[in-house]
Amino acid sequence: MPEMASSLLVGRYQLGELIGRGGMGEVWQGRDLRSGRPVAVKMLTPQVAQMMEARERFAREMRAAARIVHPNVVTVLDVGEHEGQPFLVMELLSGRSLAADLAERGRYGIVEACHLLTQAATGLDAAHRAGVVHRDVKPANLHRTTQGVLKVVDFGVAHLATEAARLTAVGTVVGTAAYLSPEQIIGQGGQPASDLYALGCVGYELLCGHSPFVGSAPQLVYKHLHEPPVPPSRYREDVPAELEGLILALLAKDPAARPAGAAALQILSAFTQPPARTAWPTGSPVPPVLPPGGARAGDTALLNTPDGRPRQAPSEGRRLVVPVAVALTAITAAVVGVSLLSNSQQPSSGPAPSGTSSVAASEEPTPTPSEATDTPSTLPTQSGIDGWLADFDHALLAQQAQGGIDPGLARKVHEQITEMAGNLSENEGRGKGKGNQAQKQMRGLIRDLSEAQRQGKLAADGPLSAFLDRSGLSDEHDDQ
Ligand SMILES: Nc1ncnc2c1ncn2[C@@H]1O[C@H](COP(=O)(O)OP(=O)(O)OP(=O)(O)O)[C@@H](O)[C@H]1O
Repeated sequence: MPEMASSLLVGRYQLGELIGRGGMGEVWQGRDLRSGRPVAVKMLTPQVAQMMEARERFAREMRAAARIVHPNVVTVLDVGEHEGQPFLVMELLSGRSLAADLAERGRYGIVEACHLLTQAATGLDAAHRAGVVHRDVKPANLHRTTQGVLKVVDFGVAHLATEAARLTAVGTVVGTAAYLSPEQIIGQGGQPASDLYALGCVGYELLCGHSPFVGSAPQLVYKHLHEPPVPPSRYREDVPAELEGLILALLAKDPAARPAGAAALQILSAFTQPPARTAWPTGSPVPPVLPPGGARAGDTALLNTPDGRPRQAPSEGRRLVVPVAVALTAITAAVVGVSLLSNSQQPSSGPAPSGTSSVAASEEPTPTPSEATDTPSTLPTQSGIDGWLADFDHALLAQQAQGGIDPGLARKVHEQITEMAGNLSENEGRGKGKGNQAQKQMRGLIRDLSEAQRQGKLAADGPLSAFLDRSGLSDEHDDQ
């Protein structure tokens, strides 16, 4: 590939440093001279570019990818050709791929793995709903920004690779063999279920430090087609039974048996309850217990309504169809709760365990909503804000996965959460006022959400509303 540094593409994109090389091309840092915005530019290799058919497909696929607007999918900004070489312009991501992360640190903690998988599943779900299948889900295509947001990258590129291989070597299996679904191997891939199989492989690897099948390419092909995976708990005892069940379900040989199909409903039904009531790992001795004095932040058995009367959690019937992302969110919440409980010094008669990390992670006791004064006492302390923001974001993603929020609103809220997280980490240790500023920002956001709920842009129930209720924040606004 020619030296691209300092090149100006189509008079608009100024290329800078090379970020990295992959099988299909090179990714460069760049700047959009029209908007001044930093971008990433992927240039296809000349070999791929030479194939006219492949180029047309590339443009088509990229246009499809550009339709997916979701916080967990890299934003495609433009596609074009420069001197006959196709390129793709994307938002420039900070951080690095999970492949780079895994290479350095090995496996992940259970909670962290669940957070990442939830985000990946939510991004893929958004793509699938837009009619786009990734076809090459693998750690190298899952990018974690420095703010902890996972972005699925490289949509559509694998399809192009398949095309290129068909044109060059009939029968060649394209893709990274460790993550290929059985149906892709036999040439019948390209459906959302194939992405879910690959996600199962990634989940396995995040938990165990290696993918479910290892070996040479022909061995891998055989194993994907015929061998059942060894349950992750054989390699790692602390994998919760529900999480293991989900990973194994994703790895079903038959695409129709994976979650999101009819059979998946059975597997996922265990996760359809609000977090604190469900998905407690088998053998967990501690079910959620109401504290003396009734429900408080973190409880989900009873949810507070704006008028102060408790209402029942949403009925199971209404929550029957749950995407993988939501199942993972529930598991995440449960394992966060359990790990916090196991670290907790509090006696069993103390406050109830939280179904999320937000309240429990706070180092100071959290007053009940009824104790709220001018400063909303239900907001997290400064030390707990980042964990609380992560929970907020996950509740938002889960809400979006259920279709219970206007997509434009979801994007705006996610950006604000990300901005707050960024400001917090940037300002870490630089002064006390920053925590107050973040709390003020959060209150504004909560107010906007309450307003959105009134306008029908946010469903009255669902993971986000439950999160706000749990935090006592919906009450706070209504009191004003
Ligand atoms: N939008 C982006 N912003 C910042 N870095 C990116 C972006 N997209 C990709 N990268 C990084 O650029 C490098 C090369 O990416 P590329 O997609 O070409 O290769 P790959 O995914 O490793 O391999 P392959 O294309 O064969 O699957 C990787 O390190 C990837 O994390």
